[in-house]
Amino acid sequence: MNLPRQKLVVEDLRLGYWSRRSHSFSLACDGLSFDVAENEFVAIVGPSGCGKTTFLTALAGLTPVTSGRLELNGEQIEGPAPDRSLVFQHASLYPWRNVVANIEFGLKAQKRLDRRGRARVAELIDLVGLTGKEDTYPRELSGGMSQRVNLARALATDPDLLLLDEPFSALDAQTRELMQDELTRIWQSDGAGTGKTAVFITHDVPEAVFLADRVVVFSSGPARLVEIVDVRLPRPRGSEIKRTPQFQEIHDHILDLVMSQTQPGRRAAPHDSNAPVAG
Ligand SMILES: Nc1ncnc2c1ncn2[C@@H]1O[C@H](COP(=O)(O)OP(=O)(O)OP(=O)(O)O)[C@@H](O)[C@H]1O
Repeated sequence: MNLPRQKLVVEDLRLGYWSRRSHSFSLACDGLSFDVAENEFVAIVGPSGCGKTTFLTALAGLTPVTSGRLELNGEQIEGPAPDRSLVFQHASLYPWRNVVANIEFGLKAQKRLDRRGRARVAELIDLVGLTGKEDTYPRELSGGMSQRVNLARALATDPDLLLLDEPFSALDAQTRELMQDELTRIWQSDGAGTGKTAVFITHDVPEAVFLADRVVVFSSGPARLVEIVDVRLPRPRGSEIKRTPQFQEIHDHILDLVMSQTQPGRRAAPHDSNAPVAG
């Protein structure tokens, strides 16, 4: 896909923590460089503890940049802002607000809950399949439904960048598959047919390949760039694509790259990400 790059610019980015206990500074990300195009869906995979969440929290403006560039729309990210929405593993819904009130929350905080805002909320409720559940409270929702509310809440403010940190990892396998289908459908249909720019962290390689335009593979910590794999699979995608040889080939290559980080002797088989894939 030939998308214009540089919605998000990551250049020689270093992120680190100062440990009070050991009186030392350690890096979680070390010299990351890549960019993300407008409307692109990028997944990030890498060994456990390598620095993925730290990277995402820096994008959210919650972790300060140690050095390097981290720019959204040409401006250095320096703190949290309404142009970015975060979705975590656990749907942190307000228990005393019903589904509608939870989804409306961000719009209300931004004083944008006017007629247009309410129409947007209604549209999202429909899009995430929660019609009829508007008055339901979080305690009455299943894990999958809660994550749908969470997703709708993140989309309601129409963020420029959607940041997702393993949003489906707490769900059972079946619900997880369903939610992957839902997310790709929502992402493909929201915003007049164009997806939002999204950065999605996952441990699950099939999930990354299914959802993403490109998969960024991080090394074991501190995270460095191992490879960026182009997922040249046609859209719209349905779950049946997971059974194609093209999907399997990309999946195996990425899995090899991740495993080569945890088992240093293991080498990843070469993969030509520019090779055409049948649509
Ligand atoms: N607040 C903090 N203070 C000090 N060190 C931290 C802090 N948060 C994270 N770290 C360290 O930074 C490194 C990267 O952590 P991070 O959570 O970003 O990794 P991850 O790839 O998201 O992990 P996982 O895959 O297990 O979710 C780890 O060594 C972690 O211990």
